[in-house]
Amino acid sequence: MSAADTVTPGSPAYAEDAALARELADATGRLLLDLRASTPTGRDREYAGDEQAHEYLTTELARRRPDDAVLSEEGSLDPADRRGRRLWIVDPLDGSSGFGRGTDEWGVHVALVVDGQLAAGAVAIPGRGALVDSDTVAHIPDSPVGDELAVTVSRSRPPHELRAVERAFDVRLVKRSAAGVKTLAVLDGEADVYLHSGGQYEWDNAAPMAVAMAAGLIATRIDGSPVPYGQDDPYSPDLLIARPSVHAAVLAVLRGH
Ligand SMILES: Nc1ncnc2c1ncn2[C@@H]1O[C@H](COP(=O)(O)O)[C@@H](OP(=O)(O)O)[C@H]1O
Ligand SMILES: [Mg+2]
Repeated sequence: MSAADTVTPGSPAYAEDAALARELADATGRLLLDLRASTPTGRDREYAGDEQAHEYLTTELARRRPDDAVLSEEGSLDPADRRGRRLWIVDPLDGSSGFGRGTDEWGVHVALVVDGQLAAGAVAIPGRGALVDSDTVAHIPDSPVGDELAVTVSRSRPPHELRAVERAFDVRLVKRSAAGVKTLAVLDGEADVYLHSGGQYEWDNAAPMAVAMAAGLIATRIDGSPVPYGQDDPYSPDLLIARPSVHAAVLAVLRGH
């Protein structure tokens, strides 16, 4: 068996990396909470959050994992440096506009990709005191949340496929900002499904996907294919994270759409 066969979120082989992802997501979250407490609401706070969180995370990863490559929303990485290496994919501040406005719907994402596969990840939602990682996240019970299908979508950019899903199911909408916040809504039993389309980048979904997969959720693109990571172009337009019992039924609706 090649090393690539064993790369999967929650694998004991990546437990130390998951612990580092958790530690760094937590520390970055604390830094952002301090910044939020010491600055007025507005775009300047948002930009300072992006910049300071990026600086902290990339400096710490360079120090703690000097042989690994790092792709950050706020940085740049030559595509040649993404291939054949351990690659950390980080979103230092996901949901940055909410952070600027003073909401709690923002998070910190730290993920590790090995040979194009998610190996570990952690998501912090500091304003809510939430912190999960792929090694210690609890396995979710595979039972629907309720009689309706609870679907969490972007507050500002809901997916156009939602209409088809609403025609096929009795849907209860859970509108949230930030990819990690929506993923935690599924993990916490507030939603059955997180559906997104229309655009995202690898940093927006790598860590949420890693945690979701480790918890036993099914996490794919909206055509059912795996979400690729470490691509030359980090554009990653859509995803479907769902409880195992409903993933196939939602996928069938999306495919027929
Ligand atoms: N259509 C789109 N195109 C590009 N990025 C998108 C997008 N829809 C959502 N995103 C990004 O995905 C993250 C979560 O979005 P949302 O809150 O709408 O679910 C945000 O990241 P950032 O806050 O890091 O920019 C947002 O910019
Ligand atoms: Mg983001």
